[in-house]
Amino acid sequence: MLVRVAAGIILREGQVFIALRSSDKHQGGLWEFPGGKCEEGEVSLSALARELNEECGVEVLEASHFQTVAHDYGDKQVELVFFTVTKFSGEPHGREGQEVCWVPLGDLVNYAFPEANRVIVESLLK
Ligand SMILES: Nc1nc2c([nH]c(=O)n2[C@@H]2O[C@H](COP(=O)(O)OP(=O)(O)OP(=O)(O)O)[C@@H](O)[C@H]2O)c(=O)[nH]1
Ligand SMILES: [Mg+2]
Repeated sequence: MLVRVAAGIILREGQVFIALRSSDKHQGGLWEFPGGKCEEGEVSLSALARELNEECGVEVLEASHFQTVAHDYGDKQVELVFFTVTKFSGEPHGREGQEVCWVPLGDLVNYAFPEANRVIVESLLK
């Protein structure tokens, strides 16, 4: 099963907004860039805007494609389309009750992310 996912790297003043995946979810207990599955026929940018509104309560005003990562978790194959989000309205928060935080880019190494995120975190640290 291949799942297409859109995720947002929300940036502000050298910090990035991340969220903790609840333990009952796939890759639960790890940190993520907020986002979720694209619906049937939905382009990734629309999925990004919808998911960031649902999960973080923000409206995306400016986003650009960052990197697309394909990863096989064994139980699940994902294609993650990552966007940087550089303008948004509303203050990002855990709208679904998830733990969230703003992290200086250089501190991302201290947070455990799903395997597919490794290349993304490496790119952000450069
Ligand atoms: N949102 C998000 N998902 C990620 C990241 N990295 C990564 O491997 N994933 C994987 O992408 C898949 C889809 O993400 P999701 O669980 O957020 O999807 P969703 O919001 O539609 O969730 P739902 O099933 O509760 O409706 C999951 O298998 C998750 O493990 C990431 O940085 N952000
Ligand atoms: Mg999600």
